[in-house]
Formats: sequence, structure tokens, C-alpha cells
Amino acid sequence: MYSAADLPTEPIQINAVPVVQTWNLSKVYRTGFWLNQKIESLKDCSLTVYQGETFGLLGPNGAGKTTLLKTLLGIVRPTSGKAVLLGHPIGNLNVKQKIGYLPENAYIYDYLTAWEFLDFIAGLFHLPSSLRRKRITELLDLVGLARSTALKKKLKQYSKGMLQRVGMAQALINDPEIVFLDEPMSGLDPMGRYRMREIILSLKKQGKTIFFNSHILADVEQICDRIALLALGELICQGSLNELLGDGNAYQAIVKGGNSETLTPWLTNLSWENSCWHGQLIGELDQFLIHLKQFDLQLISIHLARPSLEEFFIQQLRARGIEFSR
Ligand SMILES: Nc1ncnc2c1ncn2[C@@H]1O[C@H](COP(=O)(O)OP(=O)(O)OP(=O)(O)O)[C@@H](O)[C@H]1O
Repeated sequence: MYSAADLPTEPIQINAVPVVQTWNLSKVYRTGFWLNQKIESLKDCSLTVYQGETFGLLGPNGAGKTTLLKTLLGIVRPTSGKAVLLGHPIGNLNVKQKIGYLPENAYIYDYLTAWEFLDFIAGLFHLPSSLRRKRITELLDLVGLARSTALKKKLKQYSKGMLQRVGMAQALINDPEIVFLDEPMSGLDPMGRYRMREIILSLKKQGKTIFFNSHILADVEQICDRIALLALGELICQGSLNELLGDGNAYQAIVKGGNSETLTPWLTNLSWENSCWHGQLIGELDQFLIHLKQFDLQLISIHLARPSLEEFFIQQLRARGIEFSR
């Protein structure tokens, strides 16, 4: 497990320099034989990521996470809106030198060793050969791959977790200021996910900005300073976990009976589960109890807590009529 020092603390001490900013970013894909079908993958997305923070972009499958990330990287052209990376419009060549990217399904050259592959990527960034050996050794250490294995074993013999770590090393070869990671934990076993979280935390300690897409909420909750929720191409909310989930000083109530109309004035993030209403108390507890009595509603439980990120995420999606499957 992580020590308390590894985990994000509140209030978050981030340097409030925006390094990624978007304004009303939209993307419409055109598909079909006559290109007459439209898929609105992003709708008016405006977000800000600050220097040195770990930012998690969450959303169910098909929410538009990869499209947003690829738009920021200049791989996908936005239909409208504006985005700036490190103070320059997206696509700027100098900025590309300062960013790293781990795609969801990285193409890895099977017949190369990890060392040969990383050496090849270093060459693409024109890293002088005198520096390459040192850089590759440092990165192998960081991602936890033995030098002897990296020199000998071909990538086709690597496990999914090892390949993901090689992918991470290639994303860092140019010592980027911002690292974009598309679903870095997807398909990994618990140990692989743990290692990937550790790598991300050590990058954060080095002061790097990390922007990653994920639908593994437990990982996000453990390592992110701030998050944004994306659903059906729209950014539903963004902020720190405390801003979004509360600081644990709010009452979570479960009530039997009644309807959303009688409860909405008292409970926020209202959801219906196991034949009961679940929500977070907005007003005074004693007044709420009087209200329940007046309407003959049954209080099943009430406790001080904040919802988990997963509960919050599901509530937010349900409130918009979206079902989330993992
Ligand atoms: N090149 C493309 N052409 C047409 N439609 C696309 C293209 N890329 C993505 N889409 C559509 O855009 C929507 C958003 O896709 P995107 O891959 O960005 O979502 P996502 O949140 O990354 O999903 P996942 O978690 O499954 O990877 C989906 O409806 C998808 O089918």
C-alpha cells in the first residue's frame, strides 16, 4: 500500500499554472458510405489542467475520452472550439517535443527487445546516442524492468503488464512535461495496476503533469488531484475529489417511501437502489427528521460520510439517464 505521503492531500498544493486548456471543444465524426451520419463525440468541452497535477478523465465506454485526448495531442482535428497546450495551440511542433503519450493499444514491435525498441523511439526524438544508454537505464529502473531482460527478451514474450511498462517507458523517453495516458491500467492484473499507480505517483513526485483516461474509478480515486467526468461527449463536472464528493462532513441518508419530489429539497445526488432512496443531506438534520415524520417516511440509515467516487459517478450518470456497465 501507499504511505500517506504518496497520496494526494487536501488542500492540494498545485502550482496554478494552466498547462492544458480547452474552450468549447467539439468533435463530430462523419461516418457511413456518403459520410452522412454524424457522431457527436465531444460537445462544447471546456477544461483546465494545472502544472504538476494528476488529472483523471473519467467516463463510461464511448463517452469520448480517447477523442478528447487525441484532439489534445493533435491526432484528431476538432470540429470547433479551441485548445492550448503549454501556452501554444494544439499541434505546435515545439510542444510535441514536451509531451509523452501512452496509447490505449500501443503498437509494439514484437521482434525487438525492449532495449532496441526504446533505443528506436529515442532515435525518433533525436536523442544523442551518448545520452540514450543513460536515459533508457533510468527509465527501465523507473518502470521496474530488469536491464538484463530488456536486453535479451523479445517483446513478443512479454506479459501484458510488462508491455504496458515498456509503453510507459517509451512515453517518457523525451522527458516530457505532460504525460498523456489512455487507460494505462486497463487489462492489467491487480499487481500490474499497483505498479502502474506507483509509476504515476513517482512521475508526480518529479513534478510532471499527468493526464489520464480511465474507467477504473478506484485507481483514479487513489492517485488523482482533480478529475473530470465525461458522458455522451459532455463534461458533466470537474474539480478536486473534495470539491466533488464533499469532505466527509455531510450526512448520507437512506429513506424508504416517498418520491423524488418530497425528497429533492432535502437530499442531493438522489438515487433509487434496493427499493430505497439514497442521497446526501442538504439541510439541518433535525428539520429533515421532522419532514420525514410529516410525510410518514422511514429513515433506514444516516451516517457521516462522503460517497465513493464510484457512487458519485453512478449517481451523476443515472441522474442523466445513463447506465454504466463495467
Ligand atoms: N474514428 C472514428 N470514426 C467514427 N466514430 C468514432 C471514431 N472514433 C470514435 N468514434 C465514436 O466516438 C464516440 C466516442 O468514442 P471514444 O473512443 O472517444 O470514447 P471513449 O470514452 O474513449 O471509449 P472507451 O472507453 O470505450 O475507449 C463513440 O461513439 C465512438 O464510436
